[in-house]
Amino acid sequence: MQKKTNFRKPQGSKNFKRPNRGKQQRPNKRFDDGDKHVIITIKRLGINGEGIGYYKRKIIFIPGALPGEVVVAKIVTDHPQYLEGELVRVKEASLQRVPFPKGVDPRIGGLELAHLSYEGQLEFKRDNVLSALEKYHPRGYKNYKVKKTIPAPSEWHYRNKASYQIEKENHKVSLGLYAPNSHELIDLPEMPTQNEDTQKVERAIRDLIIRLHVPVANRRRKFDGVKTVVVRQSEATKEIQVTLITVGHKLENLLKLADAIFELDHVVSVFQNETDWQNPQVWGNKTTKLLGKKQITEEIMGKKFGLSPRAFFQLNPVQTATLYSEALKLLTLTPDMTLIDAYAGVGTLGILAADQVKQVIGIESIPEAVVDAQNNVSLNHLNNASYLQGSVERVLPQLKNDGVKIDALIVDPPRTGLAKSLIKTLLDVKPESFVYISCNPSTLAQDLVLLTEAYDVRVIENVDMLPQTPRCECIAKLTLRK
Ligand SMILES: C[S@@+](CC[C@H](N)C(=O)[O-])C[C@H]1O[C@@H](n2cnc3c(N)ncnc32)[C@H](O)[C@@H]1O
Repeated sequence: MQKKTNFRKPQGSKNFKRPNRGKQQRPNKRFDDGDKHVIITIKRLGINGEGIGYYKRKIIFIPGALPGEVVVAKIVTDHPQYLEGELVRVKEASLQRVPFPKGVDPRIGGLELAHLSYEGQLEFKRDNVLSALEKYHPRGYKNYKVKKTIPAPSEWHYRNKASYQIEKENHKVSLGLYAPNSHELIDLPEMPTQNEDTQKVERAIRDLIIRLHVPVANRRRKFDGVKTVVVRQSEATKEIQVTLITVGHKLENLLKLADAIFELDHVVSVFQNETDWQNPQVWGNKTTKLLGKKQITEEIMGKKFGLSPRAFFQLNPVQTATLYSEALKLLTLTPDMTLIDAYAGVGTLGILAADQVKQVIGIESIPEAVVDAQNNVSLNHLNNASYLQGSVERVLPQLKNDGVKIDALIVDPPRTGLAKSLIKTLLDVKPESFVYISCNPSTLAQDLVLLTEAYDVRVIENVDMLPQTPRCECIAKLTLRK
């Protein structure tokens, strides 16, 4: 039997937040009832796209289950405040359920919503914003116009960058992504959200590593070798940049591997980035060009952007133009204004707005991205934009103290949102025109609680950059209260 699902109203204890794994005080317990199967009615979706229901009055998270469904689940872990379940079978399916892509492990990150119709995904993403506002209730939140999510032009094959781990176990080389919260690497011959060229290059590199006997890193046995293969393509030029992230500097046949990669279709450069086992991040600090061009060039809304390996760039280049044009539409600019592009990456937003203002000052913490941003200013023949390296929290107050008049501001922070100290500075500086781009509705809503001391929020736009995942970009326009 199929059930029509209503995604509009998240119900139940919507303020429940699954505790951060790192903060667990007591060790997790495997569920004592062994393989016991239970029947659960799913009430709603959690922020990460899992179905949420209740078992013996305790909340249970079941990835792959949809609201309104009745499912058979296996309880796999018993935490003090919640249970983790595994979907065994759907007894009564939602009308919004669609077939999961064939031949792909459903545990893989990046396909958390692939069993939900696209329309349902768009609704879910808007609901996430509404729930976050409801939870933190910034001033006047009931009057915010939270717009319908703008769909992506392609639901599949949109990602232009793949960052896959490589592993060798019992002579089998796997290249793909880890299953969530585990050390199990899932080999990914197919990834339905990945664009075909990057997927092909990833697989070809795996085969070359095997053929050329290039060492593969192994944490357990402390072997040096290739650990991660990053492949990024420009949508505009189709150029592909490859980075081999290695543990250890000199690896047998690494240069032969680079030569062979350089022969693959679209590849214009090969880099090596060096890391070590102590580094919890994917990227290490040292990047060396092995072959080819220093950068690939992307083009958005008629402007060119050179990208070096570590620079941030949106993963869905086609939809990026929509995100940026919506953000710039909401930012009211005039030719006499100074615009601050905070969390600037390679300078995209500031460079796109530069023709409309007197000057742009960008702030970005990663030195390579700042060099890219400065090069991008020249690439686009602009003479009114400059980029500063450092944290926004430190540089913005400096600009204020130096007497820079901050008329307009765009912030596009990482998922953690804005630091309290920065919000304090903003409430003091009070830029006239202010737009906040966020990839995390929860931190956006929390930051709005403080920002609405001086600003009103009328509109929040949602742009779907990553179909099949629970993630969404929101753009909030802040209007200074007179
Ligand atoms: C979400 S990205 C946005 C980049 C850019 N606006 C775009 O659309 O391509 C966030 C950027 O902020 C940078 N960043 C993170 N924390 C920062 C901080 N505290 N100060 C300055 N930049 C920071 C990151 O390196 C990254 O380039």
